[in-house]
Amino acid sequence: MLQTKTLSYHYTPNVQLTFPDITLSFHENLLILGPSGVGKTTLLHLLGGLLKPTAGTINIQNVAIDKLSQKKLDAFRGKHIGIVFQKGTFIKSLSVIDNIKAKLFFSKASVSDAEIKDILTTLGLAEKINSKVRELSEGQKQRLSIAIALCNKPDVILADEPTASLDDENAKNVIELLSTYAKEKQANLVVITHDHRIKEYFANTIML
Ligand SMILES: Nc1ncnc2c1ncn2[C@@H]1O[C@H](COP(=O)(O)OP(=O)(O)OP(=O)(O)O)[C@@H](O)[C@H]1O
Repeated sequence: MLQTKTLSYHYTPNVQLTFPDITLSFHENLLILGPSGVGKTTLLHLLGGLLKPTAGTINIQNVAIDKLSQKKLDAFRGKHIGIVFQKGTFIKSLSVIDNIKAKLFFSKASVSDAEIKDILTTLGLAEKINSKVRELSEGQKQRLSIAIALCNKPDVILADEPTASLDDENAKNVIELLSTYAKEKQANLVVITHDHRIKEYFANTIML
């Protein structure tokens, strides 16, 4: 469950962004569209608690995340929110599985090796489980950031262009995995994209 009210973020006096209110009940998905520079990534970062709003409120699972201390916000994010960044940040000298375990360690989530393997299999990454991240292609790294976002079973998944660097087959796999996960877990999936291939998967859209 995710709700925002009168949200705005001011980078500078000249860059003041305001956002339409969002209300998503359990397992509702949302596609965020809009031209370059309008504030899509900023909105996603606000929803993920990576930026504090200048004004307005953000409620996730009935918690006002804009009111949380930094420590509580970090703990809340680790437990409830999965973020797929446009460019994932990994420890390149570590393997795929160790990058996932590092994320789980920091988010204090307990997930079995079998569950991790299931996610990697669905993402077509199972055979790379012991490969170092520096040996992965761009598309494989994108799929790893999705695995990392989903491995702690978040209630809200926020994804910035999750299919941009993927071919048709992998783009379909990824959006179906995200949608199926959201449906089964009753989670909210919020996606920014310019990718026309995935628009049909979303009933709710906001245009910034
Ligand atoms: N750190 C910053 N300081 C000042 N202005 C910023 C900063 N980060 C972003 N902006 C400005 O805020 C506006 C919104 O940026 P944002 O990245 O959210 O847009 P976007 O819609 O995601 O763009 P794109 O589709 O190109 O990724 C832009 O005008 C951008 O230049």
